[in-house]
Amino acid sequence: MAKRVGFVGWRGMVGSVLMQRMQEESDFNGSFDAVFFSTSQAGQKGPDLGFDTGILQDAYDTKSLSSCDIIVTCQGGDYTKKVHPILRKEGWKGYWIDAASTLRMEKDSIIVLDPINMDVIKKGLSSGIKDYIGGNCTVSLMLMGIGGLFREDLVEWLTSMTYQAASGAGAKNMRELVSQMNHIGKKAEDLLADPAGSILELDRCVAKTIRSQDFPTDNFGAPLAGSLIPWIDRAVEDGQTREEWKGYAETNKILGRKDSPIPVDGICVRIGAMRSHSQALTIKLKKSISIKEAEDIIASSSGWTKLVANNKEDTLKELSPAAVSGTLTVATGRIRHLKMGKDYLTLFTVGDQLLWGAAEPVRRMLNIVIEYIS
Ligand SMILES: NC(=O)C1=CN([C@@H]2O[C@H](COP(=O)(O)OP(=O)(O)OC[C@H]3O[C@@H](n4cnc5c(N)ncnc54)[C@H](OP(=O)(O)O)[C@@H]3O)[C@@H](O)[C@H]2O)C=CC1
Ligand SMILES: N[C@@H](CC(=O)OP(=O)(O)O)C(=O)O
Repeated sequence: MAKRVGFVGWRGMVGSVLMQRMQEESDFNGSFDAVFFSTSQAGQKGPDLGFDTGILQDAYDTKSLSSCDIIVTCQGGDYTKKVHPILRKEGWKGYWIDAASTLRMEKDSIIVLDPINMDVIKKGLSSGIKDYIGGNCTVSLMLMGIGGLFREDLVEWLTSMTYQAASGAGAKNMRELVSQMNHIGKKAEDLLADPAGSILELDRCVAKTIRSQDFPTDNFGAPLAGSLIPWIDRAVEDGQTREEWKGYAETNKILGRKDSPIPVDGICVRIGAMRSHSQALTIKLKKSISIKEAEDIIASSSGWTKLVANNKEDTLKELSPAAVSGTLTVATGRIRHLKMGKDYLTLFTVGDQLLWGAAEPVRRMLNIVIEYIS
């Protein structure tokens, strides 16, 4: 009998990317029965995916949810917190595949990024683990960008300085970024029209605009266009933000390194890109390796890792949010030794935050579970 898969959060930003990817990969190929849920639209028509998606079920109806063999949710952490414990308490033994962070650090969950940790996933499946959670976007993209260095056990420690896109903060924030850009453009339009005009006057106009009371900052709480925000998520201990804390915690969990964790830390910064996160990494290697060796290992990180030659032309063409957004490519370039020695590597990596950073690991995990239980 075909397995029953319930989808929650399919119409949100991450969920829509998931649906799009599932259609592109023909995942809705009849190998399972799809049931669609909503927290606010139960009883309405299901999504338009080119087949009969039925009527939306109530995403809080645990009886209906527990009829599923697998639940895939992109609904968010509050939903997970509310529904997952009830389902488990009521005895549901199905597979829970989730994009939210809520269950990531639980003892009985696996953080999924199969091109990097298929061994950990397989072990989890055979030992009966039922909760599979997509990782933090910055962590997943870092591992997709340089995972080979971890696989070869070359990393002594790593520090990341991130340049994170607006999408990581949600759909409203993406809109706010564009609205901020639009606001600046409108205020500066006349000054911009005169190429011989004073650059300092233009600069004063932009500075005044982004500091003004009517500049749209309800979602970010500060200007992002024409500026940046060196703070993501809430404060945790030791002056870190939670986003920075995830670097160490999630990287080591994904890699299955509970007993020999690798120090990972840095500063996470929101910048005015739309949907691709970038990060500059400083890596202390356990031994000196040549740039050629480093490049070969990095290129082998995953089937989606793309090595960008360390020259201006290739960097401008291929190593930016503009180049990779909307694609599964995770580009890694600017690879060189630091002056501190041949055991210090620096590089820059960039990938789409909504694809490998959110929807793609979840999509692939669904296929892995379906294959495992069929
Ligand atoms: N944003 C990101 O980059 C990442 C997010 N995540 C996780 O995924 C979760 C969901 O994030 P995200 O997709 O950004 O959240 P969204 O706010 O885009 O969507 C969440 C839910 O909001 C409801 N909703 C209400 N109004 C609308 C509307 N007009 N359009 C679409 N949906 C609407 C939908 O639920 P309903 O149909 O039930 O009303 C939808 O599933 C996050 O909370 C986080 O846990 C994980 C990694 C990255
Ligand atoms: N916090 C990430 C996005 C995100 O949703 O992360 P997580 O899945 O770890 O909650 C960002 O702002 O870019």
